[in-house]
Amino acid sequence: MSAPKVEPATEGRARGIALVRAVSIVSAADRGAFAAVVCLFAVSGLGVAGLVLIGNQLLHELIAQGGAADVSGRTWWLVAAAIGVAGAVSFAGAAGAGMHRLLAERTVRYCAEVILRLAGQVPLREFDSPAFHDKLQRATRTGVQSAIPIAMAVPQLLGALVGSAGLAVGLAVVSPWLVPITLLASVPLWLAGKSNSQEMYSFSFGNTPGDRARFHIEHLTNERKSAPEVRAYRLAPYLLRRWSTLYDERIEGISALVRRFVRRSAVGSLVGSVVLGGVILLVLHFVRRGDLTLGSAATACVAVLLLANRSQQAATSLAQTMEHGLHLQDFVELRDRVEHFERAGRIRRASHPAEVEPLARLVVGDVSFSYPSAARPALDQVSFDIAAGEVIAIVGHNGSGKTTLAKLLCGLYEPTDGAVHWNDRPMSELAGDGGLSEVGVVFQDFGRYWFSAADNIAVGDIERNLDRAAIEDSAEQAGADDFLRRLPDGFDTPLGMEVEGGADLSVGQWQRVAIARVLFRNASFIVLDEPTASLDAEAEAALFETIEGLRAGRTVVLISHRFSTVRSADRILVLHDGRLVENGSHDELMALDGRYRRMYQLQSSAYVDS
Ligand SMILES: Nc1ncnc2c1ncn2[C@@H]1O[C@H](COP(=O)(O)OP(=O)(O)OP(=O)(O)O)[C@@H](O)[C@H]1O
Repeated sequence: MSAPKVEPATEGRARGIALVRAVSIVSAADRGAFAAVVCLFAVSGLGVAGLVLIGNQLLHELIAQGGAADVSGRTWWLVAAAIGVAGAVSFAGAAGAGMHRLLAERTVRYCAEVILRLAGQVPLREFDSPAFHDKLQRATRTGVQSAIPIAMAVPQLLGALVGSAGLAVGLAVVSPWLVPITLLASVPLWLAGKSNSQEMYSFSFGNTPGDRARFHIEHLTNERKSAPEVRAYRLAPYLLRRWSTLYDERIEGISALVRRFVRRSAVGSLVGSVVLGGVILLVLHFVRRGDLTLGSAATACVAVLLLANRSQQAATSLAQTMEHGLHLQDFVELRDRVEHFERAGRIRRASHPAEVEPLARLVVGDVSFSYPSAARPALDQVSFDIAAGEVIAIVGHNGSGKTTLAKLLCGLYEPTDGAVHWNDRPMSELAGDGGLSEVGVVFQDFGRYWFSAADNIAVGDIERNLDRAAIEDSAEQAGADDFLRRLPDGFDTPLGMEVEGGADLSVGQWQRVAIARVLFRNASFIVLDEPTASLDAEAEAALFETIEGLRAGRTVVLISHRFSTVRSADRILVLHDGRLVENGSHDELMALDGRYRRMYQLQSSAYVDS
């Protein structure tokens, strides 16, 4: 089932909302800096209008004096006022530019933080949906990237509007008729800018999947994790070709847009200039008719040109702000969701204890689960229960649904049908969109954090972060203490070669750190998804001793393809194509002579000399 096609919203109302949205985001990022920048731009805009009016007075004063040697006191006052206002305009411009940088940085931070808060809270199932990734991509790349231009465009727009208003008042004092006609000159450019920004947004929206594919290739080429394979298969030229094709398509699309933009803007500028030429002719006409003095005509011409310039600036800033505001549509939707999650989280915390009771009984009742993009269910009417203290192994071929089941048991996915009950309470109600305090898990693809070795273990229960003795004890139980102590700074050594002074570990050593992490969590229910895949035989045996040692008061679910470790579990569940087909102890399943026995014999025969 393919995801419904999402269309960009660019109609008039959406553009109006986009404008409000852009203003609200910049002001939410830092109200103080926003107010200061707008005031500074307004002072600068009004100052220019003031200069025009002072200039007009000065001109009339000088003409009235007719070149007399003695300059009047009023003239000196006007000169002083002009110097003062010019100084204020220049200070406001410089200070505004400085504050602008701060506001831009705050806006980027605000947008990035919202996205971080969202990505850390959305239910795991969202990450299985391409539509969510498209949205996240647009919100991250375009939304955050738009933050700087928006932080620039919004105060500029408001400043240009105030400046235009001031100049319009100044011009109206000289000749009111000239104001509307001058403002008309900016309309063609505004129309051109509006169409341009609308097209640009639609293009960016439609190109999101292509952009994501391109970023994926950049990631593959730049990441240390994929670097060995890229070299072993000499993939770099191939990846570069794919990347180039994607980028060429983008550039081609943008080139076509730019050609249209230039044509539109040329027509807009031409029409605007003709209108402006008409205004100047009108001024000359007023002078001829004697309606305007020469001094007023000179002031009017300056005011007309300045007003045209400011209003065109306002029109361009308005179009840009709307375009960026449209880009922020996804961002704002995501921000609303963050608020929704945080509100829901507060409600949940208020109505349910954050900590759950230790596990007494876990019941999986008729559970089915389908991934959003998958044609058939990954789990199909699976039912079983687990009593406290049991060690349960889950086996099955690749893709049979083991990891999916593990995520459901941890409360990370909600079943599509059926329910998982933790001590008789629905897991989905308890877990919400996150994990439970009494659940610890090691996934196949566990996290490798660029933190110190100690912090890599402490993330298992971040509330106990400073409990160094417990961290070292967990490392010892997982067989990780020896090699961690031998690192240059012991447990304080950062893990990861990408970090300054960092040390890297082998895959098996990383796996032991991940196991130490779950042991540190000290949960009553532990899920281990392929915890021994990269462990040597000795470490694997040691881990199972640890698991045996952990049994008291703990329940363990172990997913493994290694039957040597599976056989000692209390009970073994066999999954096949998402269905639970066998459930019993090793001896019971061997006696059953079914799928488990065949898999076990296939693996054990590989070790027996023929
Ligand atoms: N995010 C996903 N979106 C769509 N389908 C998925 C997703 N993850 C897994 N699947 C599908 O769900 C089924 C079960 O996958 P799962 O990872 O649970 O299998 P598994 O038994 O853990 O496999 P393995 O032994 O290879 O780890 C597979 O058919 C897989 O293709």
